[in-house]
Amino acid sequence: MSKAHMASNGEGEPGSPARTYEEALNCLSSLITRRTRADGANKGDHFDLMFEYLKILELEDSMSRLKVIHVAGTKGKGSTCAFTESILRNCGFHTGLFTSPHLIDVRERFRLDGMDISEEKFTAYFWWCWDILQEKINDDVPMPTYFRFLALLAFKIFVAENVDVAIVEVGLGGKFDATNVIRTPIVCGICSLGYDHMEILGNTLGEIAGEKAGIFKQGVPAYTVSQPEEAMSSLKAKASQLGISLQVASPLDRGLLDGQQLGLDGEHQYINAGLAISMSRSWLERTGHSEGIFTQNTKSLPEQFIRGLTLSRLQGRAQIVPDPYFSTQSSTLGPGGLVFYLDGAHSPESMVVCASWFSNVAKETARYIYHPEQPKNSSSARLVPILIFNCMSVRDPQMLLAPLMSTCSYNGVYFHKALFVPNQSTFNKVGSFTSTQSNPQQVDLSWQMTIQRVWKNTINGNKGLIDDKVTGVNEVCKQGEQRNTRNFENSAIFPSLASAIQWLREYAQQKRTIRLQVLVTGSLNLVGDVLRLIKK
Ligand SMILES: Nc1ncnc2c1ncn2[C@@H]1O[C@H](COP(=O)(O)OP(=O)(O)OP(=O)(O)O)[C@@H](O)[C@H]1O
Ligand SMILES: [Mg+2]
Ligand SMILES: [Mg+2]
Repeated sequence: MSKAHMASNGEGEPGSPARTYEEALNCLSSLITRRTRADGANKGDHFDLMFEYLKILELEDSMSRLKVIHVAGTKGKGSTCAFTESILRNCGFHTGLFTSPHLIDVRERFRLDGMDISEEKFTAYFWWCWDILQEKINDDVPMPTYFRFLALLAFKIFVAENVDVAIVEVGLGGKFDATNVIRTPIVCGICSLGYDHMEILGNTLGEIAGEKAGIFKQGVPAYTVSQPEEAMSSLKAKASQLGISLQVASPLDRGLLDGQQLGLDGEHQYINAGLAISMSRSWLERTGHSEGIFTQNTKSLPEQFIRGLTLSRLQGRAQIVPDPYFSTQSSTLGPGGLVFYLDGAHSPESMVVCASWFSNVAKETARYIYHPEQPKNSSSARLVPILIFNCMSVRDPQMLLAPLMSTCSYNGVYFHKALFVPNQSTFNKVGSFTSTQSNPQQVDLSWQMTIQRVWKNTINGNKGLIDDKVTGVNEVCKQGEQRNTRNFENSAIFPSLASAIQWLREYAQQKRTIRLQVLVTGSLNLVGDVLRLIKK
């Protein structure tokens, strides 16, 4: 980073905050607005201010030179962006990636060459933007809101770091999203569309699609994946208004991966990977870099693409993390223990995807544990699927739990117990620190009680959803543990995530021959909380 881009490292002006990373996070939190997301805050709400900010930060010209790939959609944006970044990095380019949300640390949103931006760089760029804005704001041009500030910061970082390509995920919607100040992307893409944020984006799939297609630009090719008819015709209409081509990328054929696995797990990732391949290819062609990467054989994937796809990573999406508490004591534990299956799904469609992923990997683990060479009566672990769930109170838990449970039971996986916990950190946490609740007695658990009621009703509505009808994978769980299974209550509310994890650890420790397979889902914040807690 050149000197000019570094913030002064001194104490700052008298009375102004010290220029540290922690202080930057505090200032960032101060931009979080109190209003609820349902009040239409994103409906254009002074969108033009974004152009004022770019002027103030003198980013207008340099922004137009960024070679951006801009991605909107309901589901799969982050994954698609992660694949695209990894592909182009493996093709030899210096990459910048801006995604949302973050799980543990705000720096996860800004990746340079595949790595979270360092604290030093983040701190320097943060204060550079912050100080200039603070100096220039007035009644008509107030400080940007939280996400707008982050988007501006991303542009500053990518310009200053001179990235070859900037891959930018839309925060919410498209047309009025803070990232939509990008006027001349090289290529744009729309991932799978579905119902989410209807309070802001409209009630029909057509309306939602129209909003997302707001990122299309004249002269810029657009790509999407197969969509429900209503959404697709809305995308097509928008594309033809602008006179641009809209191409539908087919899901990646797994046979093209040379027997390797995608870096991100789950069937749906083949859809996201297909889109990432098309957009990367288009970017390479439009920037004049495709030569030497593509051969005549259009049926095969370039080797750089395969490396990129198989090596890409994104936390909290179909992520499997054995509890480090047990892996460090594995010699004493035997085959049991505790494994977390983390997926931040929080819409009905993604619940289905998440549930089929979990059911499949749960079965694979079963095969792995019951290795054919292992005698049947050896110390194999019994697999016990458990659910940890929470969701934001703007969502309908029934719309999430019902598809989750029916997809799992359809695949022969039945939860032994469901644990409902509040999120540990506040909704819009920005930093790496943890804001634990000071006094668990004071925690309001009424929302968790609502979720638990929904859970019970869902079970009562369909007795087949819980594990008293254990089949398939869990048949093995039953043997020898009948009594316990029956005594198990089907759900419990814990005042904190930490207490739920402690309970799980104690349970796994007591019963050395069971392996708890804990699916954590419903909220990305919850997933972030689990990662933060277990990695301590
Ligand atoms: N193509 C897809 N179709 C359906 N569900 C998907 C798809 N891709 C991802 N998901 C689900 O959505 C979750 C979030 O994935 P990802 O972060 O890639 O999407 P996103 O659009 O960035 O989401 P967010 O709205 O949280 O930013 C995943 O954990 C998975 O459950
Ligand atoms: Mg979303
Ligand atoms: Mg995302």
